[in-house]
Amino acid sequence: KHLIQVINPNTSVAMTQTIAEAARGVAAPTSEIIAVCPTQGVESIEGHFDEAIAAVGVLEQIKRGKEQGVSGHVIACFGDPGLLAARELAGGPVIGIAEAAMHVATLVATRFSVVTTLPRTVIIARHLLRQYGFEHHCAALHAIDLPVLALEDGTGLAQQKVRERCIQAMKEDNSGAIVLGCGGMANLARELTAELGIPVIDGVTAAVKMVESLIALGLGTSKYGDLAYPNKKPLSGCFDMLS
Ligand SMILES: O=C(O)C[C@H]1NC(=O)NC1=O
Repeated sequence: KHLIQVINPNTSVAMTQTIAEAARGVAAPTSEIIAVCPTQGVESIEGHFDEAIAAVGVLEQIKRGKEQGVSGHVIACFGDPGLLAARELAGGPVIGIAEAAMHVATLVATRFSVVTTLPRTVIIARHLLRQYGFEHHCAALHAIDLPVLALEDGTGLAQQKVRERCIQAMKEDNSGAIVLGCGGMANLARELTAELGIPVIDGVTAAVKMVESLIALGLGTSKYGDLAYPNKKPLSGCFDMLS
């Protein structure tokens, strides 16, 4: 079996569980999912400040995954925090859920819309569209204007808002597909795809299948050039854990 580490970069145990269940729901029989979140950090990631904090926790988990012998890693936050730093540390593939969902959307539609949580995080998705080369594929980005952890409050309100916003986006944007912009929405994609009749794509499940594909192709992260293992140097204070 191949161990695949799925990292929820925020410290919400409930959201880690939601993400783990979605990942296990699509994992191949040859894969074993290890779902983790940082031991310290921020309970939800809703901006640049939170992302900087979360990135350190991602790196700590990547290091632990390597020590456990995992074959690949998923960064299960829609900002893909720490993605390139994680790729320097990792030997196996590291896939972020935003890049995974965006890639998949471009394989099934000419244009896609994004539905995420808070308006302030839309700019992060915009930056990723540019970084990954998908700006021209994304028709629009929408926010339900609820905090990330509203998805875990048990009321179902956030889930209803996601559904309404996806329906509205489908009508307004003339997009062939919709990307769900939060790891905590991972369990909504199948039902919304069936109800809306268009691909509604979750990045957690997309990333798990991409990691499996890369493993099957015998491809890990390139260690030539800028993604080579970090130069050895002393790390002081709390960063000693990354040595
Ligand atoms: O950017 C967002 O709204 C979602 C992002 N934040 C988080 O804690 N997990 C995520 O996927």
